Amino acid sequence: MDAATLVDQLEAVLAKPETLSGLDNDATKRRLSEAAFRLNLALEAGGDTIHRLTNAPLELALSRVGVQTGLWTALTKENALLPLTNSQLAKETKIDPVLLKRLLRYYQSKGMVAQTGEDAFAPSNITKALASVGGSSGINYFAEMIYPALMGIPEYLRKTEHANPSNPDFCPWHVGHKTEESPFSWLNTHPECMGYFLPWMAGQRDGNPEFLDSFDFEKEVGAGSDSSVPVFVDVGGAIGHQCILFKSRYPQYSGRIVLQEQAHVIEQVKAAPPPGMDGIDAQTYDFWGPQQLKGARAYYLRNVLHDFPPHKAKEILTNIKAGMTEQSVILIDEMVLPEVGTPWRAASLDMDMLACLAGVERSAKEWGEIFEAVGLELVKTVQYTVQCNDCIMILKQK
Ligand SMILES: C[S@@+](CC[C@H](N)C(=O)[O-])C[C@H]1O[C@@H](n2cnc3c(N)ncnc32)[C@H](O)[C@@H]1O
Repeated sequence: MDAATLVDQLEAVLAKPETLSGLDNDATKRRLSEAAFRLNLALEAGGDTIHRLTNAPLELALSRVGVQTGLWTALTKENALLPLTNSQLAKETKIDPVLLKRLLRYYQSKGMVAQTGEDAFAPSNITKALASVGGSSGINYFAEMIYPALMGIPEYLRKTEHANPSNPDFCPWHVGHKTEESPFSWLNTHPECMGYFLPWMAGQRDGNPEFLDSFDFEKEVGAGSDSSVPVFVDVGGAIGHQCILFKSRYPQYSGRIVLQEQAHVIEQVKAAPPPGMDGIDAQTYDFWGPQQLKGARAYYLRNVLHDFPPHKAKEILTNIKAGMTEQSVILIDEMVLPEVGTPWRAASLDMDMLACLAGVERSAKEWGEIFEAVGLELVKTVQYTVQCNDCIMILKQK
């Protein structure tokens, strides 16, 4: 194919994305996005590469400026008369118009806003993501908590002679933050970060399918359950968003729906229950001890085990197993990485886990080794996103 023809076609799509059919197919849309991303990298001029890499921190820093000034919300306000001018945005955000002109120049170059004329700005898909509660919390959370840990990776690896991190008490987090505290206890003493972390946990998958879109709970787990045992127990479930989702999809179950979390999180949930929490039990459970709630139909863990190296993940599963009966399953909601061609988002999360917690995202083989070691049998894996290969793994006692 001729490159000039391809670029004409791509520019026509960029000018009018709505003319491209088939984008309602999530897998096609994802493939196209990934192919365009990889094509961009494959065609990058040598001189551009280092500038792209060295300026990478700017995206996070300047995203945060847009969060703290309310620029993203100003651009996405309902009833805003689009496009907006520099002076309209400056008035709303109180940013010096001279500075704002420079910021907007950067933002349009990264697709963070759409520039439709010399002094005309509108929201893009990226502006909308930045304006969301989950998005803005994620930006603040990464800037405060994760970024110093990522920048600690080289020094940490030098110190440990490039061994794979496996000690949660000493990982790049400790080097980057110059602390001996672990991230979870550090969060307790940094309430402003806890205020970013919890909404980010709830919103980090915005726009992606939910596990219950593809996983038939009634058929796989719930059939015949009654009020004598809990039906769904979310272990380490943050502020209960998955319990709320479960209850809204399966209001017919009489068995209890239970959120289990650390004491300070449960206190927070009880003090300010999120909408939809009524009828859901919130109870303290520390997963470093045996599960006290016996015989639940499903013990659900989303993004808990990826926080830990294998020996710790095994300890958690062994503790939960202590509560299981013949009827119980453990549902693990995590990414299952392909052995070839892992997408950028999943691979980046693996590095975030490495840096902060000596945690790890795992392939099917790596999950299998953990299950085998603790006497759990993998009954079935149901994939529910193409973005990150998010899956539900159903486990029974051997
Ligand atoms: C990565 S977050 C995942 C939250 C939630 N499952 C989700 O997917 O949105 C891990 C959760 O584990 C909880 N956690 C950490 N240590 C715990 C412990 N010892 N016992 C119970 N929960 C714990 C944290 O408070 C946090 O909410």
